Amino acid sequence: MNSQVTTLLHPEQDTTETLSLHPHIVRSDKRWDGAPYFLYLPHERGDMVFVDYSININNIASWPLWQIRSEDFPRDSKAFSVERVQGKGLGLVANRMIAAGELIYSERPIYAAPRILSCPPDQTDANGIFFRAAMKELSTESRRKFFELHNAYPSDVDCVPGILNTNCLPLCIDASNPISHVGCFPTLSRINHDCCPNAKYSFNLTTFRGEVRAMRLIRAGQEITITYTHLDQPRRERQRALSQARFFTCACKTCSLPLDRRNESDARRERIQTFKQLEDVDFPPRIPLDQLNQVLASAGEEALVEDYAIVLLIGSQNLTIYDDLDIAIGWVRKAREYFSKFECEGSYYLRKLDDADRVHRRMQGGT
Ligand SMILES: C[S@@+](CC[C@H](N)C(=O)[O-])C[C@H]1O[C@@H](n2cnc3c(N)ncnc32)[C@H](O)[C@@H]1O
Repeated sequence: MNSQVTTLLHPEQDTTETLSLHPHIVRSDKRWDGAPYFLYLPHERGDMVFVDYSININNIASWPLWQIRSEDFPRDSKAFSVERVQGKGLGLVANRMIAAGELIYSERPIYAAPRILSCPPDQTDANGIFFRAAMKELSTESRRKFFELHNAYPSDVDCVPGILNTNCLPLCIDASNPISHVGCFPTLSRINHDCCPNAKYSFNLTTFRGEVRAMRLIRAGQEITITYTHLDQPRRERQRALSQARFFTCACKTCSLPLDRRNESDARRERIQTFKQLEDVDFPPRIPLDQLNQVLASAGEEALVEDYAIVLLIGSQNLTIYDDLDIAIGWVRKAREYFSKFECEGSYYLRKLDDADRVHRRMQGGT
């Protein structure tokens, strides 16, 4: 464990001020009115810190969901173990067969915050003062789990922001902006990236838990993987995104394909990417059914389950506009089968599919 767990802040760096103990709220910087606040949850234990601005913090503290105790959730199914994985450090490996759609694990974050935070200029990523202050009042167990997480950041970044940035996953707290917040999890943050992942991470705001579900059958001994980036980009762009934001070179099977197969894979992903740009276009051009099927086949050949479902949804929109209603209805039904396996109820795409259903019923003369 990192020795800095016990030396989080030197006294002269401590700018915090405790505002209340029930709920446990700490102002990060008593010198500045606009400074963010630290809220420790659940109220009696402080397993997690929620960082936010004063305008939101009392509202967040009063959310009824904090009354749901961890014990009220199904126990760990032991579907996986955390093990060393060749070339990737630790990762999650399936202990048994996991069916497509199965909830593999869910947990609350240790740290939750808006993606963009303002701190005073003397609190930088290099000295980590702000983030160290946030960790100070966490329970000993949460601090231990946090400091055990991997840090991929260079040494000019303090280890606390380094660990946070290495391990953060999006928290969908604001429906209009699914990446407005980020969180860091003791176990879910151990899941490695793959450009052809077999699992999907999502965030359930009703329970305030990150969830990982299998997108396809995972066999015992196989690694459980998610994606950290957009998968409809060619290899060069995926690698660039991962190395710039996450400081590692992806060593997955798709990235390691021989040149000719890699070029074929890139061409398929670019086809999917171009097609996905039609999603929010008001008057898209008509795409003939055989071309729609080609894009779908590309997603199938790349084994990109989520993109396959997205192509079905966007394809159904095109088919609806250009009056292939029966096929459109079939595609929406199929897309829903996929999305409802690996997305939380009320997710962005499930809501879009509800809208599509409503349009189809109206076009068929129903209500
Ligand atoms: C969020 S952590 C995942 C857990 C981490 N492997 C550990 O040991 O705790 C992200 C780090 O895992 C490693 N990693 C994840 N996916 C990888 C991949 N596809 N190829 C190589 N390294 C990977 C990188 O070191 C990356 O910085």
